Amino acid sequence: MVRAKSWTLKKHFEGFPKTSDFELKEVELPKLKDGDVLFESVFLSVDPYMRPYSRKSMKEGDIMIGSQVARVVESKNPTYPVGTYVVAFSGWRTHFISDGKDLQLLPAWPEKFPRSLALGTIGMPGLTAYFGLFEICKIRAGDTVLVTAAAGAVGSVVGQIAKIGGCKVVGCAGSDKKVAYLKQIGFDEAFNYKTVGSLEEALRKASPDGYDCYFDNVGGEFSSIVLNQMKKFGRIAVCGAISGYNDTVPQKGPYVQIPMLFNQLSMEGFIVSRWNDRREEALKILLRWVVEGKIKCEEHVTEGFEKMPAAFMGLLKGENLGKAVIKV
Ligand SMILES: NC(=O)C1=CN([C@@H]2O[C@H](COP(=O)(O)OP(=O)(O)OC[C@H]3O[C@@H](n4cnc5c(N)ncnc54)[C@H](OP(=O)(O)O)[C@@H]3O)[C@@H](O)[C@H]2O)C=CC1
Ligand SMILES: CCCCCC(=O)/C=C/[C@H]1[C@H](O)CC(=O)[C@@H]1CCCCCCC(=O)O
Repeated sequence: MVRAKSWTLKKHFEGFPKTSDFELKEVELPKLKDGDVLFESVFLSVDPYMRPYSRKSMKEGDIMIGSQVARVVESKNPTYPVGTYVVAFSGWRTHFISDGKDLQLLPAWPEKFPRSLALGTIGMPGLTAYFGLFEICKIRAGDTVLVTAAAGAVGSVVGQIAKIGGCKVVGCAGSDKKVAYLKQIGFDEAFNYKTVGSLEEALRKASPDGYDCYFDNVGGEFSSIVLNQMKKFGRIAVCGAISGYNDTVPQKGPYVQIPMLFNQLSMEGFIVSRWNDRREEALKILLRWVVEGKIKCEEHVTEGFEKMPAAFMGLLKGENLGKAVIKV
């Protein structure tokens, strides 16, 4: 018999999540029926969407939503022999039984790369960067691209793909260590948005002519400032709005219409699943770029399933450099 641990949402988050909002539970899993597969989670993901999504789609007592790289440990399903690795969307759990539906097999995996990258650069965040840049920003060689939360899972891939596409890349991040990392992986300009005296001036200095594309991961006041530095016909990909995820009262901004009109801007929100039909094709390209060394991957690994709430809260505080993952 296998005992499975899970983290549940004990209490809906009010403002910034607290340790007491989570509860660790343990259950004994039943025997497998024909067609069933028993998985153990090897790496789990913590992602910003879990914060707003919990309110929208979860009730107290539910297992926290999320994805993992999991390995088959027992199988009554010939499609998933023991030892097979998949990406599953089974929540914060150490073990789970699946009927084999809604699982994504990992592609042939080069030995030298950790399979945790299937939750990051060669997974959902990498796909978000890829489709956001090509389909929403519609980047062209010579464009100047700005990205926020630039040292994170999505942002770090955005910058590197934009460089592959022949763009000039400017990144903003919340610590000097992150800024140094951005320069190391090829960003042309990077600054610490928490310590610059004036965001307007820092943005102007990084690109005096303004920005063709803005890959917006944070929203809020920062994005209102960027709006006034977009070039004519600039494109804004609204990917995330993490600066507001913990707000109890929604932020009020300067409104977007006047700068959008003056510069004839396009602004479009997107959820990466819009391109699920092109997932395999894009993952192959991302994997190839990683293998060729064109995209460098950084991970912020927390060891121990027990530490998942701390890892999640750390992500929302900006403690991660690269993709935040948990190694069970
Ligand atoms: N549309 C879609 O389909 C998807 C959207 N997203 C969105 O992309 C964004 C980045 O996600 P992901 O790459 O996974 O996460 P990251 O790895 O970038 O981690 C989150 C980062 O956000 C930054 N941050 C936290 N609070 C604030 C704040 N108040 N203001 C500015 N920055 C802040 C921190 O970096 P720092 O130290 O630099 O502040 C932190 O490290 C999120 O908004 C997320 O919701 C992600 C996946 C899919
Ligand atoms: C609800 C706020 C979403 C913020 C943007 C974000 O981080 C999106 C992440 C998606 C990621 O690809 C995996 C997911 O499941 C996230 C989507 C969750 C929101 C979907 C809401 C749309 C709907 O209700 O149909």
